[in-house]
Amino acid sequence: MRTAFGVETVRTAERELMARLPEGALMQRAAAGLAAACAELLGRVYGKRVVLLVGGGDNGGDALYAGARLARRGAGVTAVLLAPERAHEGGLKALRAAGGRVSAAAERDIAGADLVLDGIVGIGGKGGLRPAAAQLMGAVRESGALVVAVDLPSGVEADTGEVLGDAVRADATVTFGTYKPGLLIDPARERAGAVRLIDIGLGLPAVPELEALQYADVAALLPVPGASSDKYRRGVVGIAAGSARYPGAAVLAVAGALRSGAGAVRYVGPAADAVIARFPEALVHAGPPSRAGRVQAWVVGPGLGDDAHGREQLRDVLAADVPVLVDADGLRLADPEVVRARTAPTLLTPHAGEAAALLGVERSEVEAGRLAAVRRLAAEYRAAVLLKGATTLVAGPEGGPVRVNPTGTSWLATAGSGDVLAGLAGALLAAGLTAVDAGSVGAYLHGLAARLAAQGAPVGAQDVAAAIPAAWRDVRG
Ligand SMILES: NC(=O)C1=CN([C@@H]2O[C@H](COP(=O)(O)OP(=O)(O)OC[C@H]3O[C@@H](n4cnc5c(N)ncnc54)[C@H](O)[C@@H]3O)[C@@H](O)[C@H]2O)[C@@H](O)CC1
Ligand SMILES: Nc1ncnc2c1ncn2[C@@H]1O[C@H](COP(=O)(O)OP(=O)(O)O)[C@@H](O)[C@H]1O
Ligand SMILES: [K+]
Repeated sequence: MRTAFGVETVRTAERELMARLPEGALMQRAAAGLAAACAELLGRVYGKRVVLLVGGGDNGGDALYAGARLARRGAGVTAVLLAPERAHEGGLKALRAAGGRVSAAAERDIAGADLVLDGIVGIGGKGGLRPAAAQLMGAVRESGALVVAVDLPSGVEADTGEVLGDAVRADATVTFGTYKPGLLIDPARERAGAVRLIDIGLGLPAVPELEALQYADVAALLPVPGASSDKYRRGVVGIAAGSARYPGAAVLAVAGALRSGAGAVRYVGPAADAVIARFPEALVHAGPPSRAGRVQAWVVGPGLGDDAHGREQLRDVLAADVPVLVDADGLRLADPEVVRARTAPTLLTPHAGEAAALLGVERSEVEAGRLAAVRRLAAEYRAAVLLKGATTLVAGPEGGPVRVNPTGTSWLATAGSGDVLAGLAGALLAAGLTAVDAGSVGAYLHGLAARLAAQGAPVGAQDVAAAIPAAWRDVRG
């Protein structure tokens, strides 16, 4: 599991560790890791030109000490001081002693740089880059130099992943002690490039603020049938989706569910003919969901429409005493009181627009502050919530760490891919995973399936569903 901790937690851990170490030792650990990462990116250090963008805090100190190490290995290192009166004294002395110098013509030095180290601001940052720093970053972009961010790309919010103004766009970020939430959540994540974590020996709490499943975590959670399994033990998933207007949503949700380990898929709704034509293995039923036969989890909402029939289907499913995944039209139509009153697990799967409607805020507010939005939704609806988008997040109703999905790809932003995810996560719920596990494992497989199907080219939602078994095999090794 990859974990992330917020600024306050990091500062506390740093204080405790610093109290036990000689002065400056922690910064030396950080700088050593940073310099090694830069050396690796540069290939050969000798003769390379490195520019340090140095702010007024310890983030700049890290850059200066790392710059000193690179200078000792033969790089030409120049420091651009954004707050000369506050630049880290020890770091500056070390840089000069190693043969580095302070820049007198920042833009000229930047234009000739092979690598720029962004030590403008780290976890002490608030708000976007100040105008002088933003202007320098314009010159950096034009130079084509490799950009390595120290701890975080300057200008992003470490705790939330928000980008409130100008921010550095790095090729790589070298972060210390732990990932910070902003390194895992868009829009900030996208600014970080490839992230490398340097262990500096911080003692961190057992429960992180954010966690991202890795291959092994997902493999351990995937439901694999045993010798004594039958279709009921594997889980029957019911799908109440589709309408005369949107029969395709039903087909796609069923497609997702069938490839995701369910013992059987029951479909209820007006698109039965389309479902059967495509998937003869699906069990279709014409009556209300409550009469469809045994079901261990329901998916309701994709393409449901908002007529009386759709509303009735939703009411019926929400009354079932089994786990329920509510997506798309289901989210629009659901009575919040009914969702809150459910005792079996509920998983809501909104995209930013649907989340905004559920919260009564603007879509842009959700997109800018995804972490706060998903936490608030889970608390207000007393349900697990999977917030879709560039970074998919999953929060549980009881608080605790929010799961962040590491496998997304922007090729997933295609009509119907959400329906596939609903079926996929629904099948995992039917197999007995908790709502948070079903949501986060579902998002993981969905993103991986999309990457495998896309291979860098456009894909349709059906292709994503068809690639779920390949993603499954990939995870199981
Ligand atoms: N505390 C420690 O023991 C360690 C800290 N480390 C480094 O120290 C950093 C934190 O250092 P600081 O607490 O000094 O804080 P920063 O260096 O992140 O920020 C310094 C100051 O910059 C100003 N500032 C805030 N937002 C700004 C913005 N948008 N643009 C320009 N200036 C802005 C503020 O006055 C702030 O206090 C970490 O990110 C990490 O790089 C590492 O050396 C590891 C050890
Ligand atoms: N920029 C993006 N990067 C990665 N994944 C994305 C991006 N935009 C959307 N997605 C993913 O694509 C899927 C789209 O789902 P949704 O919005 O419900 O679409 P639809 O209703 O058309 O199926 C979700 O899994 C979402 O996380
Ligand atoms: K930085």
